Amino acid sequence: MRGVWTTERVRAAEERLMLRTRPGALMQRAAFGVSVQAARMLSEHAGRVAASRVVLLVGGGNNGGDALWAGAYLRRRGVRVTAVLLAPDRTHEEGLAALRRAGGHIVSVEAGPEVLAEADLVVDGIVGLSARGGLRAEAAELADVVDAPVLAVDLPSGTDPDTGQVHGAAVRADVTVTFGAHKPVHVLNPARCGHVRFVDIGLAGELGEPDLRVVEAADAAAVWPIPAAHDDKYTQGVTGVAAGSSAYAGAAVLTTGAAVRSTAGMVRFAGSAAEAVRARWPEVIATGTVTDVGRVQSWVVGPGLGTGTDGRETVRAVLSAGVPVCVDADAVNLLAGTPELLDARDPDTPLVLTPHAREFERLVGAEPGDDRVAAARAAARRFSAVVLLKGHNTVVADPDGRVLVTVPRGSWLATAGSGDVLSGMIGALLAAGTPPWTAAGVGAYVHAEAAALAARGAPISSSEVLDAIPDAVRSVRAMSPAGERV
Ligand SMILES: NC(=O)C1=CN([C@@H]2O[C@H](COP(=O)(O)OP(=O)(O)OC[C@H]3O[C@@H](n4cnc5c(N)ncnc54)[C@H](OP(=O)(O)O)[C@@H]3O)[C@@H](O)[C@H]2O)[C@@H](O)CC1
Ligand SMILES: [K+]
Repeated sequence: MRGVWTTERVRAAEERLMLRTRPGALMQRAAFGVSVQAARMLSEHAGRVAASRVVLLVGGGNNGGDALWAGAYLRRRGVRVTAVLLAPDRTHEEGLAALRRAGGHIVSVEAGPEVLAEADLVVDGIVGLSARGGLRAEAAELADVVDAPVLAVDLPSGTDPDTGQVHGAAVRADVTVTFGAHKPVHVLNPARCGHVRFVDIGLAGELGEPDLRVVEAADAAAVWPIPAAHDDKYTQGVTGVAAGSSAYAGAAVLTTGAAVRSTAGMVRFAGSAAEAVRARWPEVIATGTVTDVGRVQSWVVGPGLGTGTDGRETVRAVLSAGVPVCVDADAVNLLAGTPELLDARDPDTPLVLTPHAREFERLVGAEPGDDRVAAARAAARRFSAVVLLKGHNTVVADPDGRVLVTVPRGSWLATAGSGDVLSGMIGALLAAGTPPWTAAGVGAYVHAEAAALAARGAPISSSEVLDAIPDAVRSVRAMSPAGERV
Protein backbone atom coordinates (compact mmCIF):
# COMPACT_ATOMS: atom_id res chain seq x y z
CA MET A 1 0.00 0.00 0.00
CA ARG A 2 1.24 3.47 -0.80
CA GLY A 3 1.19 5.93 2.09
CA VAL A 4 -0.40 9.39 1.92
CA TRP A 5 0.23 12.15 4.46
CA THR A 6 -1.83 15.27 5.19
CA THR A 7 -0.45 18.80 4.96
CA GLU A 8 -0.08 19.07 8.71
CA ARG A 9 2.00 15.90 8.91
CA VAL A 10 4.13 16.85 5.89
CA ARG A 11 4.88 20.25 7.38
CA ALA A 12 5.84 18.77 10.73
CA ALA A 13 8.13 16.27 8.98
CA GLU A 14 9.68 19.06 6.90
CA GLU A 15 10.36 21.13 10.00
CA ARG A 16 12.18 18.23 11.64
CA LEU A 17 14.20 17.59 8.49
CA MET A 18 15.06 21.26 8.11
CA LEU A 19 16.80 21.22 11.50
CA ARG A 20 19.32 18.83 9.97
CA THR A 21 19.78 20.39 6.54
CA ARG A 22 21.41 23.57 5.24
CA PRO A 23 18.92 26.45 4.68
CA GLY A 24 17.41 26.27 1.23
CA ALA A 25 18.63 22.72 0.60
CA LEU A 26 15.15 21.15 0.60
CA MET A 27 13.79 23.72 -1.79
CA GLN A 28 16.68 23.20 -4.14
CA ARG A 29 16.23 19.42 -4.10
CA ALA A 30 12.54 19.92 -4.79
CA ALA A 31 13.18 22.45 -7.55
CA PHE A 32 15.82 20.30 -9.21
CA GLY A 33 13.23 17.50 -9.36
CA VAL A 34 10.77 19.92 -10.98
CA SER A 35 13.35 20.93 -13.58
CA VAL A 36 14.04 17.28 -14.48
CA GLN A 37 10.34 16.62 -15.01
CA ALA A 38 9.98 19.87 -16.97
CA ALA A 39 12.80 18.86 -19.30
CA ARG A 40 11.16 15.49 -19.81
CA MET A 41 7.85 17.12 -20.69
CA LEU A 42 9.58 19.53 -23.07
CA SER A 43 11.23 16.63 -24.91
CA GLU A 44 7.91 14.83 -25.16
CA HIS A 45 5.72 17.77 -26.16
CA ALA A 46 8.04 20.25 -27.87
CA GLY A 47 10.58 17.75 -29.21
CA ARG A 48 13.47 19.67 -27.66
CA VAL A 49 14.69 21.12 -24.37
CA ALA A 50 17.22 23.81 -25.37
CA ALA A 51 15.59 26.90 -26.92
CA SER A 52 12.10 25.86 -25.85
CA ARG A 53 10.00 28.33 -23.83
CA VAL A 54 8.85 27.82 -20.28
CA VAL A 55 6.60 30.21 -18.38
CA LEU A 56 6.58 30.09 -14.58
CA LEU A 57 3.42 31.26 -12.77
CA VAL A 58 4.87 32.43 -9.45
CA GLY A 59 2.81 33.10 -6.32
CA GLY A 60 3.96 34.72 -3.11
CA GLY A 61 5.30 31.72 -1.17
CA ASN A 62 7.72 28.83 -1.23
CA ASN A 63 5.73 27.12 -3.98
CA GLY A 64 6.66 30.07 -6.19
CA GLY A 65 10.23 29.73 -4.84
CA ASP A 66 10.36 26.15 -6.09
CA ALA A 67 9.20 27.29 -9.53
CA LEU A 68 11.82 30.06 -9.67
CA TRP A 69 14.67 27.74 -8.70
CA ALA A 70 13.43 25.16 -11.22
CA GLY A 71 13.52 27.95 -13.82
CA ALA A 72 17.15 28.70 -12.88
CA TYR A 73 18.07 25.02 -13.39
CA LEU A 74 16.26 24.94 -16.73
CA ARG A 75 18.27 27.96 -17.89
CA ARG A 76 21.41 25.79 -17.59
CA ARG A 77 19.91 23.54 -20.24
CA GLY A 78 19.33 26.46 -22.59
CA VAL A 79 15.60 26.85 -21.92
CA ARG A 80 14.08 30.34 -22.34
CA VAL A 81 12.42 30.96 -19.00
CA THR A 82 9.96 33.74 -18.17
CA ALA A 83 8.52 34.18 -14.69
CA VAL A 84 5.13 35.90 -14.24
CA LEU A 85 5.00 37.33 -10.71
CA LEU A 86 1.53 37.19 -9.18
CA ALA A 87 2.55 38.67 -5.81
CA PRO A 88 5.60 40.83 -6.67
CA ASP A 89 6.05 42.22 -3.15
CA ARG A 90 6.12 38.71 -1.60
CA THR A 91 8.04 36.77 -4.24
CA HIS A 92 10.62 34.29 -2.89
CA GLU A 93 13.78 36.44 -2.89
CA GLU A 94 16.51 33.83 -3.28
CA GLY A 95 14.56 32.05 -6.01
CA LEU A 96 14.03 35.31 -7.89
CA ALA A 97 17.70 36.23 -7.56
CA ALA A 98 18.73 32.75 -8.79
CA LEU A 99 16.52 33.03 -11.87
CA ARG A 100 17.82 36.54 -12.60
CA ARG A 101 21.45 35.39 -12.30
CA ALA A 102 20.70 32.51 -14.66
CA GLY A 103 19.35 34.91 -17.29
CA GLY A 104 15.60 34.36 -16.87
CA HIS A 105 13.04 37.04 -17.72
CA ILE A 106 10.73 38.48 -15.10
CA VAL A 107 7.39 40.03 -16.10
CA SER A 108 4.30 41.33 -14.33
CA VAL A 109 0.81 39.82 -14.43
CA GLU A 110 -0.29 42.18 -17.21
CA ALA A 111 2.25 40.62 -19.58
CA GLY A 112 1.09 37.11 -18.60
CA PRO A 113 -1.33 36.36 -21.47
CA GLU A 114 1.21 37.42 -24.08
CA VAL A 115 4.05 35.23 -22.75
CA LEU A 116 1.69 32.32 -22.09
CA ALA A 117 0.63 32.36 -25.74
CA GLU A 118 4.22 31.48 -26.72
CA ALA A 119 4.86 28.86 -24.01
CA ASP A 120 5.88 25.26 -24.69
CA LEU A 121 5.33 24.44 -21.01
CA VAL A 122 3.79 26.23 -18.04
CA VAL A 123 5.02 25.63 -14.48
CA ASP A 124 2.34 26.24 -11.85
CA GLY A 125 4.04 27.68 -8.77
CA ILE A 126 1.06 29.80 -7.73
CA VAL A 127 0.33 28.12 -4.41
CA GLY A 128 1.16 24.84 -2.70
CA LEU A 129 0.55 23.47 0.75
CA SER A 130 -0.80 26.82 2.04
CA ALA A 131 -3.61 26.84 -0.54
CA ARG A 132 -7.02 27.93 0.69
CA GLY A 133 -10.00 28.06 -1.70
CA GLY A 134 -9.97 28.40 -5.46
CA LEU A 135 -7.57 30.55 -7.43
CA ARG A 136 -7.81 34.28 -6.86
CA ALA A 137 -8.97 36.44 -9.76
CA GLU A 138 -5.61 37.31 -11.37
CA ALA A 139 -4.32 33.75 -11.15
CA ALA A 140 -7.64 32.40 -12.40
CA GLU A 141 -7.54 34.68 -15.46
CA LEU A 142 -4.04 33.51 -16.33
CA ALA A 143 -4.84 29.84 -15.76
CA ASP A 144 -7.77 30.30 -18.12
CA VAL A 145 -5.62 31.29 -21.09
CA VAL A 146 -3.05 28.52 -20.68
CA ASP A 147 -2.91 26.28 -23.72
CA ALA A 148 0.46 24.58 -23.24
CA PRO A 149 1.05 21.48 -21.09
CA VAL A 150 1.11 22.27 -17.37
CA LEU A 151 3.51 21.02 -14.73
CA ALA A 152 2.18 21.68 -11.22
CA VAL A 153 4.61 22.21 -8.38
CA ASP A 154 3.49 20.09 -5.40
CA LEU A 155 -0.20 20.33 -6.34
CA PRO A 156 -2.43 22.00 -8.94
CA SER A 157 -3.14 25.45 -7.52
CA GLY A 158 -6.75 26.00 -6.49
CA THR A 159 -7.25 22.40 -5.27
CA ASP A 160 -7.45 21.74 -1.56
CA PRO A 161 -4.30 19.83 -0.51
CA ASP A 162 -6.09 17.67 2.07
CA THR A 163 -9.46 16.98 0.45
CA GLY A 164 -8.72 17.44 -3.25
CA GLN A 165 -11.87 19.54 -3.55
CA VAL A 166 -12.08 22.53 -5.90
CA HIS A 167 -14.12 25.57 -4.96
CA GLY A 168 -13.83 28.02 -7.81
CA ALA A 169 -11.07 28.08 -10.42
CA ALA A 170 -8.14 25.68 -10.31
CA VAL A 171 -5.24 24.60 -12.45
CA ARG A 172 -5.56 21.35 -14.41
CA ALA A 173 -2.11 19.80 -14.61
CA ASP A 174 -0.70 17.22 -17.00
CA VAL A 175 1.99 16.32 -14.49
CA THR A 176 2.23 17.12 -10.78
CA VAL A 177 5.53 16.82 -8.96
CA THR A 178 5.16 16.00 -5.27
CA PHE A 179 7.97 16.32 -2.77
CA GLY A 180 8.82 13.82 -0.08
CA ALA A 181 5.34 12.33 0.26
CA HIS A 182 2.07 11.84 -1.55
CA LYS A 183 -0.59 14.18 -0.19
CA PRO A 184 -4.36 13.53 -0.20
CA VAL A 185 -5.03 15.73 -3.25
CA HIS A 186 -2.84 13.44 -5.35
CA VAL A 187 -5.09 10.45 -4.76
CA LEU A 188 -8.42 12.20 -4.19
CA ASN A 189 -8.29 14.40 -7.29
CA PRO A 190 -6.19 12.63 -9.92
CA ALA A 191 -8.13 14.34 -12.70
CA ARG A 192 -6.61 17.72 -11.71
CA CYS A 193 -3.14 16.33 -10.94
CA GLY A 194 -2.51 14.34 -14.11
CA HIS A 195 0.48 12.03 -13.73
CA VAL A 196 1.92 12.37 -10.24
CA ARG A 197 5.71 12.16 -10.03
CA PHE A 198 7.49 11.75 -6.73
CA VAL A 199 10.67 13.64 -5.88
CA ASP A 200 12.59 12.35 -2.88
CA ILE A 201 13.74 15.20 -0.64
CA GLY A 202 14.74 12.89 2.22
CA LEU A 203 11.50 13.12 4.19
CA ALA A 204 10.73 9.42 4.55
CA GLY A 205 12.41 8.97 7.93
CA GLU A 206 10.39 11.84 9.44
CA LEU A 207 6.90 10.97 8.24
CA GLY A 208 5.72 8.17 10.53
CA GLU A 209 2.52 6.21 9.92
CA PRO A 210 0.52 7.43 6.91
CA ASP A 211 -2.85 9.18 7.30
CA LEU A 212 -4.25 7.32 4.32
CA ARG A 213 -3.17 4.35 2.26
CA VAL A 214 -3.78 3.68 -1.40
CA VAL A 215 -4.59 0.13 -2.44
CA GLU A 216 -2.28 -1.24 -5.10
CA ALA A 217 -2.29 -4.37 -7.26
CA ALA A 218 0.23 -6.06 -4.96
CA ASP A 219 -2.15 -5.69 -1.99
CA ALA A 220 -4.93 -7.40 -3.91
CA ALA A 221 -2.60 -10.10 -5.19
CA ALA A 222 -1.27 -10.79 -1.70
CA VAL A 223 -4.68 -11.41 -0.12
CA TRP A 224 -6.90 -12.67 -2.92
CA PRO A 225 -7.91 -16.26 -2.07
CA ILE A 226 -6.40 -18.66 -4.59
CA PRO A 227 -7.07 -22.37 -4.05
CA ALA A 228 -4.04 -24.48 -3.20
CA ALA A 229 -3.48 -28.25 -3.04
CA HIS A 230 -5.07 -28.65 0.40
CA ASP A 231 -8.24 -26.65 -0.41
CA ASP A 232 -11.72 -28.04 -1.00
CA LYS A 233 -15.05 -26.31 -1.66
CA TYR A 234 -15.44 -25.33 2.00
CA THR A 235 -11.95 -24.10 2.89
CA GLN A 236 -12.33 -20.91 0.88
CA GLY A 237 -15.45 -20.11 2.82
CA VAL A 238 -19.17 -20.18 2.18
CA THR A 239 -20.73 -16.82 1.34
CA GLY A 240 -24.37 -16.26 2.21
CA VAL A 241 -26.28 -13.77 0.07
CA ALA A 242 -29.56 -12.29 1.28
CA ALA A 243 -30.58 -9.97 -1.52
CA GLY A 244 -33.23 -9.22 -4.12
CA SER A 245 -36.98 -9.47 -4.00
CA SER A 246 -39.74 -10.26 -6.46
CA ALA A 247 -39.43 -6.69 -7.76
CA TYR A 248 -35.60 -6.76 -7.84
CA ALA A 249 -34.48 -10.25 -8.79
CA GLY A 250 -31.60 -8.78 -10.81
CA ALA A 251 -29.85 -7.50 -7.68
CA ALA A 252 -29.91 -11.04 -6.26
CA VAL A 253 -28.46 -12.49 -9.45
CA LEU A 254 -25.68 -9.88 -9.64
CA THR A 255 -24.66 -10.02 -5.97
CA THR A 256 -24.64 -13.80 -5.94
CA GLY A 257 -22.79 -13.97 -9.24
CA ALA A 258 -20.07 -11.64 -7.97
CA ALA A 259 -19.50 -13.94 -4.99
CA VAL A 260 -19.42 -16.95 -7.32
CA ARG A 261 -16.90 -15.32 -9.64
CA SER A 262 -14.63 -13.96 -6.90
CA THR A 263 -13.34 -17.07 -5.15
CA ALA A 264 -13.52 -20.83 -5.34
CA GLY A 265 -15.64 -20.87 -2.17
CA MET A 266 -19.27 -21.92 -2.07
CA VAL A 267 -22.23 -19.53 -2.26
CA ARG A 268 -25.62 -19.97 -0.62
CA PHE A 269 -28.54 -17.70 -1.46
CA ALA A 270 -31.59 -16.87 0.64
CA GLY A 271 -34.56 -14.92 -0.67
CA SER A 272 -37.64 -14.78 -2.86
CA ALA A 273 -35.49 -14.56 -6.01
CA ALA A 274 -34.10 -18.07 -5.38
CA GLU A 275 -35.53 -19.39 -8.66
CA ALA A 276 -33.88 -16.67 -10.74
CA VAL A 277 -30.58 -17.14 -8.91
CA ARG A 278 -30.63 -20.92 -9.44
CA ALA A 279 -31.40 -20.48 -13.13
CA ARG A 280 -28.39 -18.19 -13.67
CA TRP A 281 -25.94 -19.75 -11.17
CA PRO A 282 -26.45 -23.52 -10.98
CA GLU A 283 -23.51 -23.85 -8.59
CA VAL A 284 -25.41 -21.87 -5.92
CA ILE A 285 -27.59 -23.47 -3.24
CA ALA A 286 -30.63 -21.22 -3.22
CA THR A 287 -33.43 -21.29 -0.66
CA GLY A 288 -36.22 -19.01 0.47
CA THR A 289 -35.08 -17.66 3.80
CA VAL A 290 -31.98 -16.96 5.82
CA THR A 291 -32.96 -19.47 8.50
CA ASP A 292 -33.11 -22.37 5.97
CA VAL A 293 -29.82 -21.71 4.32
CA GLY A 294 -27.34 -23.69 6.43
CA ARG A 295 -23.91 -22.63 7.64
CA VAL A 296 -22.07 -19.74 6.02
CA GLN A 297 -18.85 -17.90 6.92
CA SER A 298 -20.12 -14.47 5.86
CA TRP A 299 -23.30 -12.71 4.81
CA VAL A 300 -24.00 -10.09 2.20
CA VAL A 301 -27.30 -8.40 2.84
CA GLY A 302 -29.21 -5.64 1.15
CA PRO A 303 -29.08 -5.23 -2.64
CA GLY A 304 -32.67 -5.09 -3.94
CA LEU A 305 -33.95 -6.36 -0.59
CA GLY A 306 -36.65 -3.71 -0.14
CA THR A 307 -37.20 -1.81 3.07
CA GLY A 308 -40.36 -3.58 4.29
CA THR A 309 -40.88 -5.94 7.23
CA ASP A 310 -39.37 -8.96 5.47
CA GLY A 311 -36.23 -7.02 4.69
CA ARG A 312 -35.97 -5.80 8.26
CA GLU A 313 -36.27 -9.32 9.65
CA THR A 314 -33.68 -10.58 7.16
CA VAL A 315 -31.21 -7.91 8.30
CA ARG A 316 -31.88 -8.78 11.93
CA ALA A 317 -31.31 -12.49 11.29
CA VAL A 318 -28.11 -11.91 9.37
CA LEU A 319 -26.67 -9.52 11.97
CA SER A 320 -27.26 -12.03 14.73
CA ALA A 321 -25.63 -14.92 12.84
CA GLY A 322 -22.19 -14.31 14.38
CA VAL A 323 -20.31 -14.18 11.05
CA PRO A 324 -18.89 -11.13 9.21
CA VAL A 325 -21.56 -9.18 7.32
CA CYS A 326 -21.39 -6.82 4.36
CA VAL A 327 -24.36 -4.45 4.65
CA ASP A 328 -25.29 -2.75 1.39
CA ALA A 329 -28.05 -0.74 -0.29
CA ASP A 330 -31.51 -1.38 1.27
CA ALA A 331 -29.91 -2.95 4.34
CA VAL A 332 -28.08 0.36 4.92
CA ASN A 333 -31.41 2.17 4.53
CA LEU A 334 -33.03 -0.23 6.98
CA LEU A 335 -30.28 0.44 9.55
CA ALA A 336 -30.76 4.18 8.98
CA GLY A 337 -34.51 3.87 9.63
CA THR A 338 -34.28 1.33 12.45
CA PRO A 339 -30.94 1.78 14.25
CA GLU A 340 -32.04 -0.76 16.92
CA LEU A 341 -31.41 -3.47 14.31
CA LEU A 342 -27.76 -3.13 15.23
CA ASP A 343 -28.57 -4.45 18.69
CA ALA A 344 -28.93 -7.87 17.07
CA ARG A 345 -25.23 -7.86 16.31
CA ASP A 346 -22.71 -9.33 18.66
CA PRO A 347 -20.18 -6.49 19.16
CA ASP A 348 -17.38 -8.78 17.96
CA THR A 349 -19.10 -9.53 14.63
CA PRO A 350 -17.19 -7.71 11.89
CA LEU A 351 -19.38 -5.42 9.85
CA VAL A 352 -18.72 -3.69 6.53
CA LEU A 353 -21.17 -0.92 5.60
CA THR A 354 -21.03 0.12 1.94
CA PRO A 355 -23.14 3.28 1.49
CA HIS A 356 -23.06 5.68 -1.44
CA ALA A 357 -23.38 9.36 -0.57
CA ARG A 358 -27.18 9.41 -0.24
CA GLU A 359 -27.28 6.23 1.83
CA PHE A 360 -24.49 7.66 3.96
CA GLU A 361 -26.57 10.80 4.57
CA ARG A 362 -29.55 8.69 5.65
CA LEU A 363 -27.39 6.59 7.93
CA VAL A 364 -25.38 9.36 9.56
CA GLY A 365 -27.80 12.27 9.27
CA ALA A 366 -25.38 14.46 7.30
CA GLU A 367 -23.85 14.46 3.81
CA PRO A 368 -20.26 13.28 3.59
CA GLY A 369 -19.28 16.86 2.63
CA ASP A 370 -15.89 17.96 1.28
CA ASP A 371 -13.82 15.87 3.62
CA ARG A 372 -15.02 12.38 2.70
CA VAL A 373 -12.13 10.77 4.53
CA ALA A 374 -13.06 12.46 7.80
CA ALA A 375 -16.74 11.61 7.25
CA ALA A 376 -16.04 7.91 6.63
CA ARG A 377 -13.66 7.78 9.62
CA ALA A 378 -16.25 9.28 11.97
CA ALA A 379 -18.97 6.90 10.75
CA ALA A 380 -16.67 3.89 11.17
CA ARG A 381 -16.00 4.86 14.76
CA ARG A 382 -19.67 5.52 15.45
CA PHE A 383 -20.90 2.17 14.10
CA SER A 384 -17.83 0.13 15.09
CA ALA A 385 -17.82 -1.01 11.50
CA VAL A 386 -15.69 -0.71 8.41
CA VAL A 387 -17.33 2.01 6.33
CA LEU A 388 -16.79 1.91 2.58
CA LEU A 389 -18.01 5.23 1.21
CA LYS A 390 -18.64 4.90 -2.52
CA GLY A 391 -17.90 7.67 -4.94
CA HIS A 392 -15.42 8.58 -7.61
CA ASN A 393 -12.81 7.77 -4.96
CA THR A 394 -13.86 4.92 -2.74
CA VAL A 395 -12.86 5.57 0.87
CA VAL A 396 -12.62 2.66 3.32
CA ALA A 397 -12.36 3.55 7.01
CA ASP A 398 -11.71 1.17 9.87
CA PRO A 399 -13.07 1.94 13.36
CA ASP A 400 -9.46 2.23 14.55
CA GLY A 401 -8.94 5.23 12.24
CA ARG A 402 -7.02 3.59 9.39
CA VAL A 403 -8.22 4.64 5.94
CA LEU A 404 -7.74 3.13 2.50
CA VAL A 405 -8.63 4.86 -0.73
CA THR A 406 -8.84 3.61 -4.28
CA VAL A 407 -7.73 5.89 -7.07
CA PRO A 408 -10.38 6.04 -9.78
CA ARG A 409 -9.60 4.83 -13.30
CA GLY A 410 -12.45 6.39 -15.22
CA SER A 411 -16.13 6.43 -14.31
CA TRP A 412 -17.02 2.99 -15.68
CA LEU A 413 -18.63 1.92 -12.42
CA ALA A 414 -21.29 4.62 -12.61
CA THR A 415 -23.84 2.08 -13.86
CA ALA A 416 -26.86 0.37 -12.30
CA GLY A 417 -26.03 -2.70 -10.25
CA SER A 418 -22.31 -2.06 -9.90
CA GLY A 419 -22.71 -1.75 -6.11
CA ASP A 420 -24.40 -5.18 -6.02
CA VAL A 421 -21.34 -6.67 -7.69
CA LEU A 422 -19.02 -5.00 -5.18
CA SER A 423 -20.92 -6.27 -2.16
CA GLY A 424 -20.83 -9.84 -3.51
CA MET A 425 -17.07 -9.57 -3.96
CA ILE A 426 -16.55 -8.25 -0.43
CA GLY A 427 -18.78 -11.00 0.96
CA ALA A 428 -16.67 -13.68 -0.76
CA LEU A 429 -13.47 -12.19 0.67
CA LEU A 430 -15.00 -12.04 4.16
CA ALA A 431 -16.04 -15.70 3.88
CA ALA A 432 -12.46 -16.61 3.01
CA GLY A 433 -11.32 -15.00 6.26
CA THR A 434 -9.96 -11.72 4.89
CA PRO A 435 -10.06 -9.02 7.60
CA PRO A 436 -12.94 -6.60 6.89
CA TRP A 437 -10.91 -3.44 6.21
CA THR A 438 -8.68 -5.28 3.76
CA ALA A 439 -11.63 -7.14 2.20
CA ALA A 440 -13.44 -3.87 1.52
CA GLY A 441 -10.37 -2.04 0.15
CA VAL A 442 -9.10 -4.89 -1.99
CA GLY A 443 -12.64 -5.74 -3.13
CA ALA A 444 -13.08 -2.14 -4.31
CA TYR A 445 -9.72 -2.23 -6.09
CA VAL A 446 -10.44 -5.42 -8.03
CA HIS A 447 -14.00 -4.20 -8.76
CA ALA A 448 -12.52 -1.09 -10.39
CA GLU A 449 -9.98 -3.20 -12.25
CA ALA A 450 -12.78 -5.45 -13.54
CA ALA A 451 -14.67 -2.38 -14.75
CA ALA A 452 -11.63 -0.96 -16.50
CA LEU A 453 -10.90 -4.30 -18.20
CA ALA A 454 -14.51 -4.77 -19.27
CA ALA A 455 -14.89 -1.21 -20.51
CA ARG A 456 -11.78 -0.81 -22.68
CA GLY A 457 -13.02 2.68 -23.53
CA ALA A 458 -16.77 2.06 -23.95
CA PRO A 459 -19.67 2.16 -21.46
CA ILE A 460 -20.50 -1.17 -19.84
CA SER A 461 -23.18 -2.85 -17.73
CA SER A 462 -22.74 -4.44 -14.31
CA SER A 463 -23.04 -7.93 -15.81
CA GLU A 464 -19.94 -7.21 -17.82
CA VAL A 465 -18.11 -6.01 -14.69
CA LEU A 466 -19.11 -9.26 -13.02
CA ASP A 467 -17.88 -11.36 -15.95
CA ALA A 468 -14.54 -9.54 -15.85
CA ILE A 469 -13.81 -10.40 -12.20
CA PRO A 470 -11.63 -13.45 -13.01
CA ASP A 471 -9.66 -11.40 -15.55
CA ALA A 472 -9.21 -8.65 -12.97
CA VAL A 473 -7.85 -11.16 -10.45
CA ARG A 474 -5.47 -12.53 -13.11
CA SER A 475 -4.41 -9.02 -13.99
CA VAL A 476 -3.58 -7.92 -10.41
CA ARG A 477 -1.69 -11.17 -9.83
CA ALA A 478 0.28 -10.68 -13.04
CA MET A 479 1.09 -7.07 -12.09
CA SER A 480 2.55 -8.09 -8.78
CA PRO A 481 5.49 -10.32 -7.93
CA ALA A 482 3.67 -11.16 -4.66
CA GLY A 483 0.80 -12.51 -6.71
CA GLU A 484 3.06 -14.83 -8.70
CA ARG A 485 4.24 -16.41 -5.48
CA VAL A 486 0.83 -17.15 -4.00
N1 LIG B 1 8.56 23.51 3.87
C1 LIG B 1 9.56 22.97 3.15
O1 LIG B 1 10.53 22.50 3.67
C2 LIG B 1 9.46 22.89 1.71
C3 LIG B 1 8.37 23.47 1.03
N2 LIG B 1 8.31 23.44 -0.26
C4 LIG B 1 7.33 24.21 -1.00
O2 LIG B 1 6.69 25.15 -0.18
C5 LIG B 1 5.29 25.14 -0.45
C6 LIG B 1 4.52 25.75 0.68
O3 LIG B 1 4.92 27.08 0.71
P1 LIG B 1 4.29 28.20 1.66
O4 LIG B 1 3.93 27.62 2.93
O5 LIG B 1 5.26 29.31 1.66
O6 LIG B 1 2.98 28.62 0.93
P2 LIG B 1 2.43 28.51 -0.57
O7 LIG B 1 1.69 27.25 -0.71
O8 LIG B 1 3.51 28.80 -1.54
O9 LIG B 1 1.34 29.69 -0.60
C7 LIG B 1 1.78 31.01 -0.66
C8 LIG B 1 0.66 31.95 -0.37
O10 LIG B 1 -0.34 31.91 -1.38
C9 LIG B 1 -1.52 32.51 -0.87
N3 LIG B 1 -2.70 31.71 -1.25
C10 LIG B 1 -3.42 30.85 -0.50
N4 LIG B 1 -4.41 30.31 -1.19
C11 LIG B 1 -4.34 30.81 -2.44
C12 LIG B 1 -5.11 30.62 -3.61
N5 LIG B 1 -6.14 29.77 -3.62
N6 LIG B 1 -4.76 31.30 -4.72
C13 LIG B 1 -3.70 32.12 -4.72
N7 LIG B 1 -2.93 32.36 -3.61
C14 LIG B 1 -3.25 31.71 -2.49
C15 LIG B 1 -1.35 32.58 0.62
O11 LIG B 1 -1.03 33.91 0.99
P3 LIG B 1 -2.13 34.98 1.45
O12 LIG B 1 -2.33 35.83 0.23
O13 LIG B 1 -3.35 34.27 1.88
O14 LIG B 1 -1.47 35.75 2.54
C16 LIG B 1 -0.14 31.70 0.84
O15 LIG B 1 0.60 32.01 2.00
C17 LIG B 1 5.03 23.69 -0.71
O16 LIG B 1 3.82 23.48 -1.37
C18 LIG B 1 6.24 23.34 -1.56
O17 LIG B 1 5.99 23.73 -2.91
C19 LIG B 1 9.37 22.79 -1.05
O18 LIG B 1 10.26 23.81 -1.40
C20 LIG B 1 10.06 21.69 -0.29
C21 LIG B 1 10.54 22.18 1.00
K1 LIG C 1 1.21 24.73 -7.40
